[in-house]
Amino acid sequence: MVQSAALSIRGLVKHFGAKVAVSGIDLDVPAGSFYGLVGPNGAGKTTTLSMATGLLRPDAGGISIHGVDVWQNLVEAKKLVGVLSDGVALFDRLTGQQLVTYAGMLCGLDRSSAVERTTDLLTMLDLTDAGSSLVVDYSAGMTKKIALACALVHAPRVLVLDEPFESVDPVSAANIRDILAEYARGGGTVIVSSHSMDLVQRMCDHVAIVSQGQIVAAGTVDDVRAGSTLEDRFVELVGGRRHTEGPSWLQSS
Ligand SMILES: Nc1ncnc2c1ncn2[C@@H]1O[C@H](COP(=O)(O)OP(=O)(O)OP(=O)(O)O)[C@@H](O)[C@H]1O
Repeated sequence: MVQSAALSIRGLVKHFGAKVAVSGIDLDVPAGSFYGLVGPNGAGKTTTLSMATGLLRPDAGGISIHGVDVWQNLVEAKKLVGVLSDGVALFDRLTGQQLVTYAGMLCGLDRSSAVERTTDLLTMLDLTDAGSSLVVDYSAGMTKKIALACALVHAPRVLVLDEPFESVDPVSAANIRDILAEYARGGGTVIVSSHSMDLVQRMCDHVAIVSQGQIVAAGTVDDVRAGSTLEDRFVELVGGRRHTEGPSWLQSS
């Protein structure tokens, strides 16, 4: 494992029954980098990130966060990482304010620090007015933002965000990008999975392309795209483009 890596993964494997979701992934995410993880639907991105952040036990392989073995030392590792997961349920019968404060206290903050940080985060994410409403009543984009606040409240060294911009309006997305860029400038590491090649190309300094449970390319964005756009390189490496007009019944004329 590379010592200067914020996240180091070796030989990661996960099966679901006969399905091989992750098939021997090795990955080093440099500390302080803004790292994009891209890949087609079902490639294994969420499964990889879930195992890397202590949410899903691997069948084989090793994972360390800043040198802490995630599955040997789960509690220590979880202190180092903030996670925004795709589809993980929140305690949505709490208000936004209560939820973020609760997340902070679960990570060991005392109540007054957790409340203070929650106020800052709600302001930063434009959720101050919604802070007293139940999370169950939030829109999809607001839910994403409150989950991001929960991931940030304990000031983790590594942020792992699965599809953070999905359902988020353009203004909020730009605000979130600024927050993440500032976080990375301050020495934090951001790992983000996304289907937006354009966004990854603009926002990230490193990228890994995952296909069928394996890494097919990884490195700096410039190295991976090799003079082409990231989208073209992605299609070239992953394949699957179909040049078809679709079935005739779908043609209106
Ligand atoms: N709990 C599960 N039970 C069975 N199969 C699963 C489970 N979770 C994931 N899979 C399968 O593992 C594979 C990888 O899924 P995963 O969610 O990691 O992909 P992904 O790259 O995040 O996809 P997407 O971009 O569509 O979110 C898929 O074939 C999926 O059907």
